[in-house]
Amino acid sequence: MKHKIALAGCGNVGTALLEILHEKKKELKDKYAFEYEVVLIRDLMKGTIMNDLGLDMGTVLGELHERNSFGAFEQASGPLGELLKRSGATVLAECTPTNLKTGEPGLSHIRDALAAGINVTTTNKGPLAVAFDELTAAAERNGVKFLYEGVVMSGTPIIDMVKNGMAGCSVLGVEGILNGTTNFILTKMTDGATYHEALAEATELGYAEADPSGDVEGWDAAVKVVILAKILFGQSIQVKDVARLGITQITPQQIASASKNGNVMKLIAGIDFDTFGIHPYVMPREIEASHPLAQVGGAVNAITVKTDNLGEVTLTGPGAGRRETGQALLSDMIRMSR
Ligand SMILES: NC(=O)C1=CN([C@@H]2O[C@H](COP(=O)(O)OP(=O)(O)OC[C@H]3O[C@@H](n4cnc5c(N)ncnc54)[C@H](OP(=O)(O)O)[C@@H]3O)[C@@H](O)[C@H]2O)C=CC1
Ligand SMILES: N[C@@H](CC=O)C(=O)O
Repeated sequence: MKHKIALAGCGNVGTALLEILHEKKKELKDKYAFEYEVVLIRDLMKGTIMNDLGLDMGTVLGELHERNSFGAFEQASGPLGELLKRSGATVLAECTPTNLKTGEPGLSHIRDALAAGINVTTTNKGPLAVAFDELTAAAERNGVKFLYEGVVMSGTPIIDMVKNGMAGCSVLGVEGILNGTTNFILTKMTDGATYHEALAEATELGYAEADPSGDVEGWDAAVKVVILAKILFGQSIQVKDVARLGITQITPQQIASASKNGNVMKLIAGIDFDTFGIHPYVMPREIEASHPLAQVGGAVNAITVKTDNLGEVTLTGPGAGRRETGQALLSDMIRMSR
């Protein structure tokens, strides 16, 4: 079966997905029997292009790289739900910006796709923050898959690991570094850069959210904690339930003083679990240089999952990045095709 891919949001991550798909077309077919065409791409400024037989991806990528537009491709119009049906899409990759309050525009995109019997993969945390149960139920009702590997630790497969690899374990708590941008900024500041220089570089490298206050004020790590609370503990909590402090109040003097004491400043996210229930948090913390999380620098993330059967399991890998997050969408699509 040939997968007909629709993409909503052709920014850092969406474009990287198209690049990977194009570069690896033959390998995906030979190794995973994964055959595809991209039939629809919708973006806010670039517009919408569609071809139910498959867009010419060499030309689309050429236009994106040279002009950051869809060039001379004929534009299509109409609501996304209607275009998804007209294009014959079998899977929607949803990569519009995260909005933690409304989940939009991703929430409507995902609702439309699931209602039309179309599988969905997303890296967008907003829809999961506001409508996790509704969307998983809609996918089940319509007999389609709804996967979201990229919403926590980008392409590093924490969600697959805890859902599948650790099936049967009871989770007793988690702790780690769940935001790439702030870890990058703190690492750069430790090396002498200013906060603003480091944030500008994180944005340039495609790590930061469209509105980076989501990163530096701890909201992004908090929503990842909310998603993990659901997956690991089956608990529905909201972002406001997470005890949260970001990194904006951390001064270069505090970072220098931590270094002088042989310590490192990190934004630590986690969920403690006791007889009273779960205690989710995102907090900057000065940790000893010998602590395993102290070695995790740049946009890398790490998480330690404490379990009954396995003890502690730690996963480290990219937490942000264009291609790293595009990989999460690809792995979801391959998983769907199996
Ligand atoms: N970058 C990363 O490392 C990671 C990102 N994510 C998540 O993935 C998603 C995408 O991230 P990223 O690619 O970096 O973000 P970008 O801001 O680079 O891309 C988002 C794209 O969506 C477009 N867009 C906005 N509104 C709409 C709409 N209504 N319909 C169609 N397109 C729209 C934007 O257009 P315009 O620019 O014209 O506004 C932009 O091109 C976000 O939700 C983010 O939180 C998750 C993990 C890691
Ligand atoms: N802005 C986020 C991107 C991934 O979720 C981060 O920096 O971690």
